[in-house]
This record gives sequence, C-alpha cells and structure tokens, in this order.
Amino acid sequence: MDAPITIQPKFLSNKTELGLVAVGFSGGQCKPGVDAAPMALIESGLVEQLKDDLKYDVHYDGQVHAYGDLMPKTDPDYRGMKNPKAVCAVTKQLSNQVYEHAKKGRFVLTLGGDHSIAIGTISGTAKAMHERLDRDMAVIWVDAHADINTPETSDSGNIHGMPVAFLTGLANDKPDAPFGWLNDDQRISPKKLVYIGLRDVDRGEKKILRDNGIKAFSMHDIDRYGIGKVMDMALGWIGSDTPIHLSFDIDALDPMWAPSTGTAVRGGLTLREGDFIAECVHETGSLVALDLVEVNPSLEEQGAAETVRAGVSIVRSSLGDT
Ligand SMILES: NC(=[NH2+])NCCC[C@H](N)C(=O)O
Ligand SMILES: [Mn+2]
Ligand SMILES: [Mn+2]
Repeated sequence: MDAPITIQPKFLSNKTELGLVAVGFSGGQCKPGVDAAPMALIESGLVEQLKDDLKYDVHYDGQVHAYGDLMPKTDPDYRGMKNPKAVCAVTKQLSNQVYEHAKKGRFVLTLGGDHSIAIGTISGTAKAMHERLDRDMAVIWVDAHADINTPETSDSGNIHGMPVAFLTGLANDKPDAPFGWLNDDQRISPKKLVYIGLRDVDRGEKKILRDNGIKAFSMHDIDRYGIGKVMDMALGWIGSDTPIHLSFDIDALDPMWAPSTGTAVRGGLTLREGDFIAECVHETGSLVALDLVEVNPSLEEQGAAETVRAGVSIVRSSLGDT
C-alpha cells in the first residue's frame, strides 16, 4: 500500500519526518524489565513498519539508551522519592534528545521505559513548541493512573507516579524542588492536560485533580458515554489550534490485551478503544509526539508478546495506520 498517511500535520515541518528515541530506563519504579521494551518493540519490526508501510523518514541513532554514564554511584531517597538522581539525570538528557528532533519540526516517537521518562519527553516537545510556534502544548495522558503524585502525596516513592506533578509545576512548591532543571518553557498548563482511561487514582491525586480543575475521563465516563463521545469531549477541550503530545501508558489497556506491565489494573480499555483514541488524535493533525511506556516483556511469559503487539498497534494507529 502506498502513501497511507493522508492527514496533513499542522505543527510539523512535513508529514513524514519522524525522530525515534529508544529509552531503556526503569528507575522510575522498582520492577526490572521495562528497560527491555524498546528492543522488544523494535525486534518485532516496528521501525520497518514505520518506514515501509507508513512511509516515514525515520531518524534513529540505532541505540537503546540506557544512560549508564549518567548513573550516580549512590542515590539515596530524597523527599521520599526513589532513585531521584538517576531519574533527574536521565530525564534531563532525554529532554534534550527529544527537543533536538522537535525543533527540526519532526514528529517525535519515544519508546520507554517507565512513565517517569515523560518528564524528559514532554519538557522537550513543550520547549520546541514554545520556540518554534510560540504556543503552549496540550498533553493527552492515556493511563489507568494519573501519575500526578507529588513526592509528599506518593505512597510508593516511585517517580513514575509523579511525572505530571513536575511537568505542570504542581510539585515545585518547595525551594529545594527536584527536577530544578525544568524551566517554565518546558512545562505544561494543568488546563491543557486531559486524562483518558483512569481507574486507579490515589486519594491525594484526586484532590490535586479537583483543586486544579484538570480534565479527566475515567473508565466510568467511557462506560457511560462511549469512547466516541469521550474523544469528542477530550479533543473539544483542547481545541483545534494546539499541538498535542500523546503519552500512552500501556496499562491503560485492560490486562486482557496488555498483561505484561508493572502496575496492571483490571477494567481497562479494549485494544480497539486504545487504537481508536490514537486514531482520533492522529486525525486532528495536531499530534506532534507520542510516548509509549510501561511495556515490561519480562513480567508475563505468555502475555509479553501480546503486550508488545498491543504497543505496536497503538504506535501505528497514532501514526496514521487505519
Ligand atoms: N506509570 C505508572 N504505571 N504509574 C503507576 C503509579 C501507581 C501509584 N499511583 C504510585 O504513585 O505509585
Ligand atoms: Mn499506569
Ligand atoms: Mn503511567
């Protein structure tokens, strides 16, 4: 099939340039294995599919970055956070990698890794959108979890449960704020953030969502209105003249389709609903970046291949496959 990409992107330099960043990092949580996801996704043929089926010009350095040289010798807990120095160093570096692609007008695809890496990816695209277009960027966060704990509200201390709090500035209320490298032009507004798929939100997170008027569509909303109406409402909230970064946690899908992930929660999206979300965001022409995170091929012997396949499907749908 030729030229399957029919949507003209509004905020990219053209419709085929794609920067790929593979991030083999698992320090935002405690289970090993999520660092192997980029290789599993690539080995399943993802890059060839992007080039041959979807006709992208893929810019990829051929490496899964593990950032070994950035790993601190010791990394004691800080304000209850686990591995604070490692996550801080990796996300700072990743932010630059993503920014380098985005400032050239490329779509940026980042394969994680756990969800803490979104501190790097979203700050990188937000900075590029501010610079290139003088525009604030919206984020659609598809996840069973809100990942908006501050170090103080988190029960686990895992930073993959906190990225949104740092990206919106909600966790930077203290002078000794971690991720002090984040500048205003790398942050996003809580008003431009939309969640889809929530079903396991901590008590402190619920208060943060309420107090800041953050738009969220839970599984309850999806059951009530259907995914079609939810996407209309989500995209209506963002509007048509705002670049969108889609951050997709594979645990948004029900464990039936994506069992091999660190914090699986039952009652999630079907694979078709996940693909539909990705297709709808692609159709806006406003999508500038995608993260696919939390695939952990080592957790479930049987379910790993299926989870990788689901991840590939979400990426393809976000990039114009129909
Ligand atoms: N990216 C994820 N899978 N996050 C899960 C977070 C779980 C829990 N809310 C925590 O803060 O620890
Ligand atoms: Mn999650
Ligand atoms: Mn997440």
